[in-house]
Amino acid sequence: MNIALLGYGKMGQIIERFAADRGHQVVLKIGIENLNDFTVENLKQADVAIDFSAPAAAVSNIYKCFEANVPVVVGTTGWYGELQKIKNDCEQSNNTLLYGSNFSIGVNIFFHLNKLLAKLMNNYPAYDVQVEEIHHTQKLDAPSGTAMTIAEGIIEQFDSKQEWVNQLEGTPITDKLKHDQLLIESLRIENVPGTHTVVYSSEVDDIEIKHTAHSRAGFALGAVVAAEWLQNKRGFYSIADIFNFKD
Ligand SMILES: NC(=O)C1=CN([C@@H]2O[C@H](COP(=O)(O)OP(=O)(O)OC[C@H]3O[C@@H](n4cnc5c(N)ncnc54)[C@H](OP(=O)(O)O)[C@@H]3O)[C@@H](O)[C@H]2O)C=CC1
Ligand SMILES: O=C(O)C1=N[C@H](C(=O)O)C[C@H](O)C1
Repeated sequence: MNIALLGYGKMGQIIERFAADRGHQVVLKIGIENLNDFTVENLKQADVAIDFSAPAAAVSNIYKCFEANVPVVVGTTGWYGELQKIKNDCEQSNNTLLYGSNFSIGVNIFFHLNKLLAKLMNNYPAYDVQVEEIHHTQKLDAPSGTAMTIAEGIIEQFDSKQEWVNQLEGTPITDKLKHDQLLIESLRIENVPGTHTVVYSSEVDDIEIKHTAHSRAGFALGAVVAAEWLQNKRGFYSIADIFNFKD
């Protein structure tokens, strides 16, 4: 497969190595320093584009891929407010996109486990629930996309939570947390690739599930596997479409 890498930072560089290991060629690498090369003509050399750029860049990168008619795997987070519009535009223009807040297999298992646990805990009103995410200090968005997916999974299954609210360490929540609000606490600590914890607390005990990424390798391999999966498909997908977990 010929791959265009949109964003050549921490993730882009690791994805390049996994792509080569799996026999693919990177035919275009776009970073902030060579944005002039990011043309529809150059993009058309690729079978698939993989975007790990920045929250502010993802949406325009996606539309450039649509213009070039090149399927795009989007790992970038922090743009999900535009998701529904992009889905509509993707389908109407017969384009192809797969997005995921987290491409590692471990986190995708965790997403499934999180929903199963939330469904079970829904029967036990003595417990309240909270989400915590920890990432490196260069992270531009909060909460993490992964924490948002986890929170949405809980809200789907756990009747007493209706919406999530985020607290980035050091910034106070303006209003007092209501019982139907799910807190996502974000912490930023040097060099942490990504740690997510869900805690159910009662007076007498806590139940925790936790995913700890040891490096970015799981995210990068997952993105290349997603690009392979997307080849020869049309339409709008999420990473959940690749996995078929049974209860
Ligand atoms: N879904 C998943 O599994 C994962 C998602 N992510 C997400 O991926 C994104 C990138 O993460 P990471 O690689 O760690 O971040 P980095 O900041 O290390 O890399 C992003 C790169 O994209 C460049 N960039 C900025 N604007 C553009 C643009 N318009 N076109 C192309 N490149 C651009 C940046 O340049 P400059 O620094 O000069 O601005 C930077 O080099 C983040 O949103 C992160 O949350 C990360 C890991 C896993
Ligand atoms: O910015 C990161 O580094 C990561 N971003 C993703 C997110 O926002 O969830 C995935 C992973 O946790 C690393």
